[in-house]
Amino acid sequence: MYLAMDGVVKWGPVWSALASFVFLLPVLNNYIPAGLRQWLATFAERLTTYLSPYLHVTISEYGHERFQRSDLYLAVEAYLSHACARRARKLRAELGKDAKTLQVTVDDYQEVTDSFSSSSGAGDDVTLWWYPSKKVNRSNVISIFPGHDEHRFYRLVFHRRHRDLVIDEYLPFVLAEGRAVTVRNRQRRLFTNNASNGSSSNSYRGGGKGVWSHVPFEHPATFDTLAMDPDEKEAIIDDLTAFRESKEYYAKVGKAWKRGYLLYGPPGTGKSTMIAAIANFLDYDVYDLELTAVKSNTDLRKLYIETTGKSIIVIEDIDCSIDLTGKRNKTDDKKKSSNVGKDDDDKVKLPGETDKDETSKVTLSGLLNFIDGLWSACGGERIIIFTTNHKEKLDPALIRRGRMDVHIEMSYCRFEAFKVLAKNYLGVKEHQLFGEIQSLLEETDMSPADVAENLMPMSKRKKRDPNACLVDLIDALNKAKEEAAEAKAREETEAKAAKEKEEAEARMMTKQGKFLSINLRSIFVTVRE
Ligand SMILES: Nc1ncnc2c1ncn2[C@@H]1O[C@H](COP(=O)(O)OP(=O)(O)OP(=O)(O)O)[C@@H](O)[C@H]1O
Ligand SMILES: [Mg+2]
Repeated sequence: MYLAMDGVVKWGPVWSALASFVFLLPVLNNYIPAGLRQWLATFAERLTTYLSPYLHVTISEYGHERFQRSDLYLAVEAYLSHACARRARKLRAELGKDAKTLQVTVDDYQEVTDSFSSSSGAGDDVTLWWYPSKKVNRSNVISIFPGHDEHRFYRLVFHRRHRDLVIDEYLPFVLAEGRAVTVRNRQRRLFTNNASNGSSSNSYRGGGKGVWSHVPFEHPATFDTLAMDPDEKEAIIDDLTAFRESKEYYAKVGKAWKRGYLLYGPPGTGKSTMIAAIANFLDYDVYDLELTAVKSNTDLRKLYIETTGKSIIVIEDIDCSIDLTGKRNKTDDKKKSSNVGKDDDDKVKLPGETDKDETSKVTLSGLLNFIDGLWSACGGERIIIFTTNHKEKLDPALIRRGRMDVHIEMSYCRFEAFKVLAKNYLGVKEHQLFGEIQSLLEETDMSPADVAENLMPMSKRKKRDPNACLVDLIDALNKAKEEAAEAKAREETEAKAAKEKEEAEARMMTKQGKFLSINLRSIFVTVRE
């Protein structure tokens, strides 16, 4: 640098000297031996480090586990996009993972400045510089692992006197902020377990096919659209809110941070809809676990471990998914040992044909451990939901409090639930036909799904005419009432006929018994004589 007499820096000569040096560098390189070159580079770096008052922190995209992007890197990326991208001049725009949202991040080699002050309020704002960079691996080896040939990293530069502030306060702040931004921006997902789950060769996350595959979760149901008794709905919402905010409480009482809900009731009463409403209310991902595709208890555990926090694990129609009596395995084992090579129908197995029993070997105890075994505490903040049409068929151990903490009965549509449907489907809060509908709903069992179907103004006649929809509903309710009365009468007649038949048979038996005893007595008397 050249300082002129008047104190103004004259940059011209400096640039020309620098340009000559850069120009000559490749030529000089040819004459300097490789060993000396290396020594010079190391020396230059040491000298710079010694003289420079600035420190560097590098955050690499892939940590020690090469398959997974580092959490800190992702948090920094999110933080910079959110907090500092406005100050950057070069940005990179990409479509998000859901192929809908646009993600704008700071481009490579683009410096972004940030400022930070201590939470204690001591001291002024500190300036820090971020440099997103990448290093390309020049080796000719083709790697199957992501990020092997290109190492992306962020470099954070700050003055050495702010070292403690940056390490103790700034970096943890960036991590927390980045995570919060990721959660706010993420597209929620609906996962399902792959039939091939459990094969350890491909079960790692990130690089290949995992044990879960997913699609964006887009179900529109909310608690506002869910038709049920308002007090019950309020109680469920309160319970969910308390759960979400109780991390410390669960830790204090020594319980894993999870909660089980059992939804039971006839078909079409809104069990699946309730799951979607819960997911939308809590802003959680949904893991829809297909138990019949799980081959063993070990695979079930692997599936659990691969779920993330802030999620709902659902097993629908739990009574139909699998035989959970806990006795079946023993009988099957006996059957297998006495019947080797044959399936249930006594047919000889064809080559390559699998044993039917191999489809699922998940046992009741495996499932009980899945819900509240030691593994269930991994990660925390999970809700487990079972649905069933037949609560009475379930093993009491499976649904006891502590496993299924809340039992929610989804019942037929009554007037309060109907009012929610009428408001949602027709935009009607009051109507002269409501009185008639109320008394019909009290007398007739109709599922909310059927009521909703009658309120859908799809046909031309009903289009935008609430009156026509409500009249149709009354017709359907009257029909259902008549059918129910007929079915009841038929049942009574059948029960009466069956009782009469039983009595007649009993009378006949008594008569025959008497006849037999008389005959036996006469035979006995004859023999004695
Ligand atoms: N309580 C409800 N509130 C709002 N809509 C409902 C309700 N119950 C049912 N529906 C409507 O009926 C349809 C079927 O409901 P859903 O699938 O939730 O029933 P389900 O109880 O899960 O039935 P299944 O036992 O057969 O699985 C849904 O698409 C929804 O629109
Ligand atoms: Mg359902």
